[in-house]
Amino acid sequence: MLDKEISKHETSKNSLEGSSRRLFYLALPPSVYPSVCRMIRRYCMNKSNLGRWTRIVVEKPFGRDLGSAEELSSQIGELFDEPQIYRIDHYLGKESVQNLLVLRFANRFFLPLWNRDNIDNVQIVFREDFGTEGRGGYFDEYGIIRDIIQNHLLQVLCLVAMEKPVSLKPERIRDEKVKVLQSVLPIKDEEVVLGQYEGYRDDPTVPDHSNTPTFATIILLIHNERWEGVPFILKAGKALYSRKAEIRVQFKDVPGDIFKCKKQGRNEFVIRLQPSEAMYMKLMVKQPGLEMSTVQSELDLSYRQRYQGVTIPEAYERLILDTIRGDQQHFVRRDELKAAWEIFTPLLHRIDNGEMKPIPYQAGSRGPAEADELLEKAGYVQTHGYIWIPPTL
Ligand SMILES: NC(=O)C1=CN([C@@H]2O[C@H](COP(=O)(O)OP(=O)(O)OC[C@H]3O[C@@H](n4cnc5c(N)ncnc54)[C@H](OP(=O)(O)O)[C@@H]3O)[C@@H](O)[C@H]2O)C=CC1
Ligand SMILES: O=C1O[C@H](COP(=O)(O)O)[C@@H](O)[C@H](O)[C@H]1O
Repeated sequence: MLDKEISKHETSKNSLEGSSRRLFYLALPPSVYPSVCRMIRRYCMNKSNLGRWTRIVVEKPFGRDLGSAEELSSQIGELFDEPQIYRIDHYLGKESVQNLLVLRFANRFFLPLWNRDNIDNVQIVFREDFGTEGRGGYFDEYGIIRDIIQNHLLQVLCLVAMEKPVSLKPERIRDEKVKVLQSVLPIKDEEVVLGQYEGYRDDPTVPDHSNTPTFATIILLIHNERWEGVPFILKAGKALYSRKAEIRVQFKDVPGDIFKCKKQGRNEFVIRLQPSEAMYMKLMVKQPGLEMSTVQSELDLSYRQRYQGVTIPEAYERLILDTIRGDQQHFVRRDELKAAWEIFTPLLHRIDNGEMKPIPYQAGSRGPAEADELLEKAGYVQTHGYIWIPPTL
């Protein structure tokens, strides 16, 4: 039936039979992926030998843990070859995320600094100023780690931490991402803070005794030559005091502090993914004036100001175009997905079994105070007294 309709549409467009391209976007619950894929395979494939194609796009969640994700991958893998499968993660379509490769590998500035000798810690942060709002039932089955951290933030981590790929070919980039994921050490319970906002369980679709975290701070350590000992702090939460997603790279103190300016704060390189794309370097300068004193200032690239009149495409807009072009660079490969689940599955099972409990936090707050304490323990030094004066457009 569907095949007939598609064929009808194709012929109405004057295409030669079998000469069109078929893209199926599965915006469906993952439980039906295998049966839907089987039906596509059986009845709706492009029968052409004219070099045209059939592709499928699958949305997260790709499983709930390592076992279920692997089962899903095998079921779909029996029906479609890897080059036909596009596992979408919309963070990989964001402008500032796509810019990471260029920033890191097309600039001499960063090359010598991007390592454990200079960087003290890295934060990758996502927060929303609204709760689950009508999606409580869905969200409660997954929680913030499966919803945001295991996919979106981990993908960003890969791009921040990976080695330079030998080329820009999708497979070469994805090879490097997999290496990072495979180098992540097992997560320690004491390096995790979970939270649940007060009022979350008032949603009638959320069970009264839900143990699902709506907030998490998790420290990951990458066991390789570049990153050993550098905490990658992944923070995500719902119903917090503002909406933002950013990467904050904090550098070590300058050795031999002749200006005695250490207390004013460390150098930081911040890439704000949203809202309003920007990147800025917090750095020390001489306080303008007669005294030889220091003040923290910034080198600032605010996209809205720098690229006036330029429309930044939506993440999905780019990614769907990539599926049509057949470019898998910004999609998750099967082994990448497996390695991502390997990192989080033991922790997720401990939470699912009730062995780890979320700490309640007030909606509209910063989340549990324990998360900021963990950050400090990990070595993050908060800047006090830095004032940013927004440029005028
Ligand atoms: N181009 C632009 O648009 C620029 C904008 N700015 C703006 O200037 C302001 C200051 O910038 P910046 O110093 O980089 O960022 P912030 O002062 O917002 O945050 C700096 C760090 O301190 C943490 N933090 C904030 N409050 C607390 C707290 N009470 N306890 C513990 N940790 C805390 C933040 O954590 P968390 O991430 O969890 O909040 C973050 O890691 C921001 O609003 C920023 O957006 C600055 C430069 C350029
Ligand atoms: O995948 C998801 O992302 C959104 C946030 O996306 P953003 O592009 O606005 O940052 C989040 O609200 C949702 O819970 C999650 O499933």
